Amino acid sequence: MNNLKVAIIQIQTGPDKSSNLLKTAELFASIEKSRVSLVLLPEMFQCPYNLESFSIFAEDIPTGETSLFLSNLAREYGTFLVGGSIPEKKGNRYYNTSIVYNPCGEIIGIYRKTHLFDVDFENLHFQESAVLNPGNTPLLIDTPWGKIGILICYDLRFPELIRLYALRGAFMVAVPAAFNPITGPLHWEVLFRARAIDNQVYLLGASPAPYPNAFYQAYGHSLIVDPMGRVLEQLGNEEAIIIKDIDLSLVDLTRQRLPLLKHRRLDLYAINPDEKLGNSLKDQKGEAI
Ligand SMILES: NC(=O)CC(=O)C(=O)O
Repeated sequence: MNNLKVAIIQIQTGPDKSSNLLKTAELFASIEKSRVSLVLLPEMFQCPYNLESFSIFAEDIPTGETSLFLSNLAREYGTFLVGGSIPEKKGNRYYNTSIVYNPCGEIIGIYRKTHLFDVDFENLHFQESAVLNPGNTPLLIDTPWGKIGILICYDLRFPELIRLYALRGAFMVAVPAAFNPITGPLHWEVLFRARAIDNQVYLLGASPAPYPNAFYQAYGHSLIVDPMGRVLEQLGNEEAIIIKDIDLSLVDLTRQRLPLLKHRRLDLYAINPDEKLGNSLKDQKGEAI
């Protein structure tokens, strides 16, 4: 069980949910049944990434159309499926939620984006928290190959959560995401590579392909990064699928050769709850550092 074949689907998410689901199924069809063990879809793969659409496209999990659609795909293709993310309606709250299925089509985990994307750039003002609520629960799923952690997009910028996954035994982290033309070119690949290097895990990122004239242009560039930080494959802006065999022995080998996780100085990093933290460049005695 040293190799794992994974697939990452990059679709152009448009304004029509049924076409988005149809396109997902069409791209899935290029996967040979029972030959891929894990498939990853992008963030908001059935819904345009804008605040107005979230409540309109939102569904119940597990009874909604998209949950059932994903369950059928996982069963038909005999694969674990990290179902990107969808807007979820739960009571009167909305979440950005990833549903994970086993090859029998059963839900084995639900992850709700924990860090909401609230940013204020000159050409991009986005406030997920105006509509969505944050999740509060990390998710590691068990597979025959080991544990896989799930994050959604902006979560990748918070190294603590992925470190938690690595310390709890993850060999891989799967990230449905949708960066944009402002943050994508500068941060996308760097963040995926940095998190893979720091935690010595495989990182998979799935983004939508950009959709012409959409309010939010996704960056595309879905990718796979290995535990040494090598980009094994990366798409451009096109609708496409990556199918790749990955070598799982590289996780242990990297950790043996470069035992970062063992070299941590926990005696130095603990933060006393009374300690004053902040942006000041002064130490505790008021001296500049
Ligand atoms: N869309 C996101 O959640 C995050 C993003 O685009 C970024 O961090 O940049």
